[in-house]
Amino acid sequence: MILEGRKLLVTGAQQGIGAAVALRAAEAGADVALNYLDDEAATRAIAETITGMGRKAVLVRGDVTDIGALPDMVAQAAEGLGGLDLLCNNAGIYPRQPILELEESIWDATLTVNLKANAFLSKAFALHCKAAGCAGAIVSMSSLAVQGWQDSAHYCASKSGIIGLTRTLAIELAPLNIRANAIAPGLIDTAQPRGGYTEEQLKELVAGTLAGRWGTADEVAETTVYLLSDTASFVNGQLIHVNGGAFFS
Ligand SMILES: NC(=O)c1ccc[n+]([C@@H]2O[C@H](COP(=O)([O-])OP(=O)(O)OC[C@H]3O[C@@H](n4cnc5c(N)ncnc54)[C@H](O)[C@@H]3O)[C@@H](O)[C@H]2O)c1
Repeated sequence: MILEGRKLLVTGAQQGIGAAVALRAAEAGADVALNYLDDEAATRAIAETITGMGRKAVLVRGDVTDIGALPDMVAQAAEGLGGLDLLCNNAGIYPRQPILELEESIWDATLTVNLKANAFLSKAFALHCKAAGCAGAIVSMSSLAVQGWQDSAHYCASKSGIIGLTRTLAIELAPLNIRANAIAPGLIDTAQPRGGYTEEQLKELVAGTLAGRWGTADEVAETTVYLLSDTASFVNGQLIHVNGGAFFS
């Protein structure tokens, strides 16, 4: 129960890694605010599982690219849970496109969801913690793709940006007792990495890892909960790879 009494907001919690983080955090004792974009039924089902564990769960509908509304997302989470001291910036998109065909709209959409929203949600969260006088922790999802990845310049740029953002959050928020870390998931078996690949290509990628298999959303959630918890009290400004041993470059 390393998150006993803690209150967490997870973005993109309707499916995949976000859903797994919400559930694992609740198992570890946290109350959870689940941000979702469009699948209320799926998010409600996750919330019901969490309340079944005896924890609080609230749904917070919202598009993280609506930057002006992010302080309200934090306020809704804090009001629903009776406080807020943990944030997981998980929401992300991965539209693959080769650099020679890259459209400005794809670049902008990817950088906005994957990076800009994380910066401004972290700002809103930190302002909340400062006003509430509580210590906190932030975990953001980067990616294995930071090493460079085919047809993914925009995605790699966004996920590399998370590393610099995380280190700077760690520096600037340390006086508020807020830690910030990032996770670089490898090939994790969710909807996201499958788009644009043939089954054969996916098999080759997975075979190229030391584990020789897909990772699970639960395995990423386990590391996320660790970083959010005081067990990781001396871990700050770091990028932790959760990739089963993947060395593609
Ligand atoms: N699965 C992998 O192999 C992998 C690898 C590296 C990094 N990641 C990262 O992990 C995170 C979770 O990915 P996943 O694998 O669970 O993918 P996923 O596609 O299953 O989930 C992405 C989540 O983000 C949400 N989302 C997207 N745009 C949003 C917006 N504008 N506002 C609010 N929510 C929004 C979606 O609704 C969804 O819940 C992402 O940031 C992704 O880039 C995943």
